[in-house]
Amino acid sequence: MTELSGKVQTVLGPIDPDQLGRTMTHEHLTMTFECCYFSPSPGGDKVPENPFQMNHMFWLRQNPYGNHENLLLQQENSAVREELLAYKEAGGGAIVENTTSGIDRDMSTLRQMSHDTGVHVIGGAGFYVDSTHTEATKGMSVEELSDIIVGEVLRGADGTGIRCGVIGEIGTSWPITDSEKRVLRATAHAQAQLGCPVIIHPGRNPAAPAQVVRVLQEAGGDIGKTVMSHLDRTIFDPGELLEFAKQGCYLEYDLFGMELLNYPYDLNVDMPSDSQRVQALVLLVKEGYEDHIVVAHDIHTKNRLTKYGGHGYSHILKNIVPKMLTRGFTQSQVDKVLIDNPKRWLTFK
Ligand SMILES: CCC(=O)NCCS(=O)(=O)O
Repeated sequence: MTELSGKVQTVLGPIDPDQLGRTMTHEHLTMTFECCYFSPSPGGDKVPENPFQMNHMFWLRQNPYGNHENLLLQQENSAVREELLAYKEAGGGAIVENTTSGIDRDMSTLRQMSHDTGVHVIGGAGFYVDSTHTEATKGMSVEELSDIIVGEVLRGADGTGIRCGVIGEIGTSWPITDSEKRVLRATAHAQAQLGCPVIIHPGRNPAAPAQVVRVLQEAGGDIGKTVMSHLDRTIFDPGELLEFAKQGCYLEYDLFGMELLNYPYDLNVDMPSDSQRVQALVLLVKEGYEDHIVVAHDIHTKNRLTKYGGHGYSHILKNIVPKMLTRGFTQSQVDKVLIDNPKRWLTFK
C-alpha cells in the first residue's frame, strides 16, 4: 500500500516487526491531562500545594484527577526516562504512546526518550476528545481532518518531521459529538489509505464501543486492525463483553495498576481491580479471543510513576504476567497478548 507496508513505524523510523518484543499498547510518556481535572467532592479532604508526600499517596490514588499538579505528566521526563530503562530491564521492548492533539503530544521528547533508552516508541496521530478540539478542528471537513492525520503518519506531526505509527488514541465521548464523528470518519479514510493501525478511546458507556465501530465501519475503516481501549471501565457485563468481542477488533485492558473506589467521571462505575481484569482476560481466552487481547497501564498521571510510589510501566511484566500464569494462561497465550497481537496490529498492511 505504501513504503511502510510490512513495517512498524517508530519515532526513530520504520523497523522490522520482529524487533518490537513485549509491547504495551497504550501508554503516555509525556502529556497533560488538565482537560479532565475533576474537582474533589465538596467537604472531602484536600491535598496541599505539594501533594507528593507519603501521607498524601492514598488520597492521590483515590483522587488522581482532583489535583492539578498530578495531571502534568510532561513535567516528569527524566523520571519517565528512568522508568523506561527499568521497563527494558524487566523485559519490555516497545511502547505505543497514544498522546494525540489536545493533550500536549511531544514527538521530539518521545524520540529522545526512545534514543536514550533503546525502548521502541510508536507515536499517535489524530485528535483526543471533543473538549480538547480547537475551534479550527471543529470547523474542518472529514477530508481536511483526514489529510492532517495522513500527513502525521507520512511526513511527521506538529512540524517535527517525526512520524506517527498509529492513529490514536482517537477520543470519543458519551454521547459522541459531531466533531468526534467527523474525526472518526477521517480516521477510517486515513486507515483505508495507509493500511495502518488505529486505537480508539470510547465514551464512558457500555454501548459506546459498538457505536464507534459502526461509525468506523460505515466510513471504510478496518475493524480487524483497530484496538478498542479502556474496556475495563466501559463494559462490565460478561455477556455484553462477549457480544462486543464478536466485532473483531482488538480488546484492550489498559488500566492495569489503577485501583480506586470511586471513578469520578461516573460514580455508577465500579472500577475493577487488577484481579478482576485478569478474570476478564481469562474469560476472553476461554471464549476463543486469545488472538485479540492487548494490555497496558495507560499511565497518564504522575502518581502512577514509581517515583511517586506508583506501579510504573513494568507492573504488567513483573506482577500481572505471573498472576495470568496462575490463572490458567499458558506461556504461549501470554506471549500472544504481549508480543504477537501487538506486532500483528502495529504492522502496516
Ligand atoms: C489520556 C489518557 C486517557 O484518556 N485515559 C483514560 C482515562 S479514563 O477515561 O479511563 O478515565
